[in-house]
Amino acid sequence: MTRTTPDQGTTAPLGATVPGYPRIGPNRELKRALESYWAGESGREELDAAARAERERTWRRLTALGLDTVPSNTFSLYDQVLDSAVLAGAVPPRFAALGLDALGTYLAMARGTSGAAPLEMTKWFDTNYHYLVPEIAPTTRFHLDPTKPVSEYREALALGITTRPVLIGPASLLLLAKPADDAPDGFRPFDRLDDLVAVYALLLTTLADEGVAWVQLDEPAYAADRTAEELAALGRVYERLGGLAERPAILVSAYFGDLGEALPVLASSPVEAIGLDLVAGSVPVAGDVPGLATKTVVAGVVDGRNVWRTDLDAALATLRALEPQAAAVAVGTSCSLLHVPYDLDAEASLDPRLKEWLAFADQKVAEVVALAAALRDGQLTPSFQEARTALSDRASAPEVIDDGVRSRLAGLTPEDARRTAFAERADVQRDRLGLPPLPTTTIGSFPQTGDIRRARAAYRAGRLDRAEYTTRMRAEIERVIRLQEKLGLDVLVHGEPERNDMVQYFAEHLNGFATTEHGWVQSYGSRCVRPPILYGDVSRPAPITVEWATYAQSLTDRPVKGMLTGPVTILAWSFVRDDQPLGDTARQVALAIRDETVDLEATGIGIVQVDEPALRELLPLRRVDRAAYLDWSVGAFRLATAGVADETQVHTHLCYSEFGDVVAAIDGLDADVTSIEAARSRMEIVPDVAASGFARGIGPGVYDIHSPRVPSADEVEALLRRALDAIPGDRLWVNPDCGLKTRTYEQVEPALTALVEAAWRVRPAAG
Ligand SMILES: Nc1nc2c(c(=O)[nH]1)N[C@@H](CNc1ccc(C(=O)N[C@@H](CCC(=O)N[C@@H](CCC(=O)N[C@@H](CCC(=O)O)C(=O)O)C(=O)O)C(=O)O)cc1)CN2
Ligand code: MET
Ligand SMILES: [Zn+2]
Repeated sequence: MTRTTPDQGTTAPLGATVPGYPRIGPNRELKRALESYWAGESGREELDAAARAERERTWRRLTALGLDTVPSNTFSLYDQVLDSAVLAGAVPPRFAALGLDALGTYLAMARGTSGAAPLEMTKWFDTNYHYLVPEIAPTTRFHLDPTKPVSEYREALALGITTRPVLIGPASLLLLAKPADDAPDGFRPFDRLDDLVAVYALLLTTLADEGVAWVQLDEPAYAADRTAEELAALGRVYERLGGLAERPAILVSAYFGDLGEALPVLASSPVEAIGLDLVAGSVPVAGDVPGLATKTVVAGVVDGRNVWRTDLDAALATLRALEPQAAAVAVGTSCSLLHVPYDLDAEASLDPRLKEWLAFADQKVAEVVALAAALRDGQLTPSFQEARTALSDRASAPEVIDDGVRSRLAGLTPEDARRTAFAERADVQRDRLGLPPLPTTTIGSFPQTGDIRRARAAYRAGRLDRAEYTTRMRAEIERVIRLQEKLGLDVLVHGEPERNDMVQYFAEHLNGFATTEHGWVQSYGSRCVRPPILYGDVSRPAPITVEWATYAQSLTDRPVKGMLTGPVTILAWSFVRDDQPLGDTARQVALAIRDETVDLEATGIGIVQVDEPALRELLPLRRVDRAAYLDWSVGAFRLATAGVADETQVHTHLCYSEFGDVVAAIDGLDADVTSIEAARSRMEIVPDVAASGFARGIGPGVYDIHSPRVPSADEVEALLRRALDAIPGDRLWVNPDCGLKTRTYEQVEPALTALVEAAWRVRPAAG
């Protein structure tokens, strides 16, 4: 067995590399393998084979594209944070108690079992990827299970490919974790850092024994604001790991922003290399960062999370500016390529002109390779000229500019984003709608059944004509309306059967967007999205949802809520143009949605919901940037919703639990009713919302739709009573946490029955 000792100067350089790569499979092979395994349609062998095939494909592909060094352990069956928690032995007792094998335990942590609720899922920084939140207690017994990184390293080696294992760094792992429920008050996972670092130390020694030359430890938590204590702790971690007698060379990577004060800490530690996001952040100056001149810097100059072709000349200039600041410069993407689709070449239907402006994961890898070659020997490959041509074409393309949209935007006044005072509107709406206290409703989508998805696939493939597709969707809407009437809900929805996704659907109907056929990006576990590409000025050529909504309303006397996606969420879940401020783009999308709200109102729809589940997600990681963001994002929502009359009730829906950061902004949205996620935290946030002075309608979720579990009426009743302690009955709405599209009717029917029953029981107390 070879042993490596870090030796600055003789360690092989990192060259052209990437911090990570997609893993769901170019045709979502892993998604299918997982879902078929869960459904009991295939066994362990098939799942293992699919996983192994995806890893092999990735290593071969990255090598063939010309990278000098290739990462491993970027594959995950479900989530990379869960992988790192398991590697460190952080398996909460409720999962250990199930007595399952390693895979069973892992999947139980990810998805839960009847006896054990899964780990919480939350957003990965400001992306649309969701990770599983490790639970740490004072009693968590950290111990090393190096199986995954070691076996993947060997697997690649057997193919003749030497890789660099990638793991979440210990400091970020704990900063991303939460205290276990039974941990004492005041306990923080970060308090356990020394214990966890001992496990990482053992891991590095184990990897050195395997012959691993480089390891990558990701510390993205340090691209956000950190306390002095957290910064000092980072220094201690890498002093300790760097001081090991036997270890691979260490690359510490951070992304999604500047390292700020964490950079000097790392630069003065004994690690060999630091990975920087130079797309979101900027080139450091060695004079300000003692120690930087002794490090290799992996310069993330190719955007890892958007799909625009790189300006190679500008990127090369950045690399050259960095060269005098560091001992060596390697070239990479700004973050893992997990957040972009695999391959632009798979898109046969994209407009060829637009296609020239784009780069997906494989094209980005090629850009990294071209930049590394240019930096090394000054030779510019033809891709430099191609990039220049594409960029200048994009800058002057008439498709990107719409003078009508521009002049409409220029003509806006503050009045356009302002409604009458809330209290006045509320009276008018109460008279019009005549709803009981604690009105019951849902968030919009009903289960997307196999039949619906197959009908849509057939329609797209031309096997089903438009009329037949419409007939089937209308039949589904009628079914959903009748079901809601039977269940006794007060405010109905049409169920969104016609939507493939709440963002892609709108993008398909707006000017300025392109959509992909195969551009799948993992959102969580086996669930994927195809983010649309917002490339030009946005406008709405024709009404989008009006026919579906009015059809639904024609079937019933109860109010049907119109259902739209808000401008901030449309932006957040698309690949957005980088040639103008986000706020300008948001206002364009807002005007398109505003047109839709006005048309819905004109056809008699009395309640319109404009979903903004991504409002919190885009909140900048650094506090200094937040006020400016909230200004344009809240402004865009108001512009989208202020075109309707007083008697039209505007709802919004936000699904996340970290409410505190944005509660003032939510008031600023000026919606009449806001539904939020609250079931999993058992209404924890409700008192905070009330204490903040929030005085509008609010629907804290009483049914956790992320779990297959069906709540009982008693349970929902208890949640409602708790909410009623803080919120008066005339402002409290009763609804699930989020849409029902990922659930089945077998779960949804009894859950909504319980929800309505509980509302009836609590109403007398609400006066
Ligand atoms: N964009 C977005 N981001 C979001 C959310 C969201 O709803 N949208 N919700 C939050 C949680 N994230 C989620 C992300 C994805 C899904 C989800 O359900 N995705 C579906 C795909 C949805 C979709 O695009 N469906 C298409 C295509 C479906 C499909 O796979 N069709 C088959 C054929 C049909 C079949 O035989 O089933 C195929 O193409 O092979 C459609 O319905 O038309 C999945 O991965 O399975 C849910 C939540 C946060 N972020
Ligand atoms: C992720 S928020 C989802 C809101 C949407 N109206 C739905 O019910 O699916
Ligand atoms: Zn939601």
